[in-house]
Amino acid sequence: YITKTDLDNIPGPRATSFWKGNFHQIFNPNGWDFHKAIALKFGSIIRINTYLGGKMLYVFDPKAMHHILVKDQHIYEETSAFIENNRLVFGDGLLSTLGEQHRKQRKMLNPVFSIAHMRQMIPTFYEVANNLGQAVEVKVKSNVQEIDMLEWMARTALELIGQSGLGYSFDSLVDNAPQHPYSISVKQLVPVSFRLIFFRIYVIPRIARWGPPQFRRALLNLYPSKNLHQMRDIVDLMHNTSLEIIQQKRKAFEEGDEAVAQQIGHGKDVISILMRANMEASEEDRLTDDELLGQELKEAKGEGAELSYDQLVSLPYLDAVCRETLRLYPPVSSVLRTARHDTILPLSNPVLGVDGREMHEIHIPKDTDINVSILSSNRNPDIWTSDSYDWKPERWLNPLPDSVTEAHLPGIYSHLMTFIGGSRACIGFKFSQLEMKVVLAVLLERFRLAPSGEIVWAMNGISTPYGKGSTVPSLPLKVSLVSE
Ligand code: HEM
Repeated sequence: YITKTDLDNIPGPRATSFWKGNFHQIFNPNGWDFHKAIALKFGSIIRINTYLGGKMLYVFDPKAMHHILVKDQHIYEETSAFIENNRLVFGDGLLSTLGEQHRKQRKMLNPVFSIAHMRQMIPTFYEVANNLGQAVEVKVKSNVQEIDMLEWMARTALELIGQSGLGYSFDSLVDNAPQHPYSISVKQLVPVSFRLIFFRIYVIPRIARWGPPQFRRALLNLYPSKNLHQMRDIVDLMHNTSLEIIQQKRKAFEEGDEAVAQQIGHGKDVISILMRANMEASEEDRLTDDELLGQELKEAKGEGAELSYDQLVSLPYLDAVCRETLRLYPPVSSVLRTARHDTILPLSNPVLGVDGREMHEIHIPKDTDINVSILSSNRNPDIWTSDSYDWKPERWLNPLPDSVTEAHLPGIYSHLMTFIGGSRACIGFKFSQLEMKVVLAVLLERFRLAPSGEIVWAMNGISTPYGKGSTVPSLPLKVSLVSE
């Protein structure tokens, strides 16, 4: 608080609250305009004021992102990870592991998310998407005026990762079928977790090692916060369901190949492959049960036939629509990292300091929180040209401008930061492409989808739609049959 650092010399928006700085503007469900305004005004390195005069760095400079996510990623760990003696004590990362343990997990998991494996999974993808199509058709035929497609998309996404990832069915996707409690909790998770952002960044890492786990659980039970208690129940449900799945799989493995083949996923799902690989792995690469548990894990089409993997992924306009949507509307707007020790951050574009000095690199003090803005990188007009805020799929049908290729963005997908880059990059990025394309191919063949009133997207960590007047996430659409 007393010593001036490079962070103080970086321009940024004025704090609008002594207590909160700009925290409530950056982490705000309606924060879209604020993010756009600061990105256009201050450029790709911005100082953000946080609680009680604290500072956070907002970054979308390509070289800086490369250092944070790839080159020096061991320095910049996930913000809410609480690390002690190089061990993760607490963290909400999807794989929630560090260093060597994370490397082992990725080594085993990467082949499961490979194109070769995606090809094998395509019948499962179609089966689930066709069940969805069937269920929506039943609803349309019963003259329902509007359908909450968020509910159906959330159920479909969970069933897809359930069947092909975990070899487990959560939901038969039949209309009016009772939903698995997990399915319901997944929809609550994003808004609840977002409402706890202050807690996650500032409180939990500080209390993560207070006493034994039973003591912390008692404290949590006593603390009068509905959001915190809801989060506790969601996490418990996820943990117990994961344990149940692993136990079922283990039993099938003990009973032999026939029992495994009979299961959902037919032994080709992520967990089955992982368990088999784990049994065969050398001692040093083997994962413990805890580690296993920590993973989550009309033209082209002939009459009646389903498009093959290769046909589906090579349809140029479908591909351009998916890319452009993932560029302009990245589901995850930013990732948070914290510098675990002092370091130097080099920049692609120099920053003009408050004192008039041009800075080509920034000294980052230990414990600096960094917001890597996926959103502002994907919409950067210096890279994506002056129409960067417009949705134009055709930009992908022509060669990309030199400014895109010359920026050397560290994203693993298409010069976009949507799935970030480096060793923590999204392992499911090909899975999610296939998922989008299969679901679109199946739905668009049968249905016409149109908005039915205003939809507001909340910047909730993961963008979430709310139909007008709804307090719970929803995406009401008018759906009709194409054949009508
Ligand atoms: C459009 C859909 C998706 C988007 C935009 C997305 C985006 C991301 C991002 C930004 C991260 C990095 C988070 C961080 O480091 O703070 C991430 C990590 C991850 N994603 Fe995704 N994801 C998507 C779909 C999926 C799917 C379908 C799966 C699984 C089948 C998946 C599995 C994972 C896993 C396991 C990680 C953690 C990787 C690690 O730490 O090594 N994602 N994702």
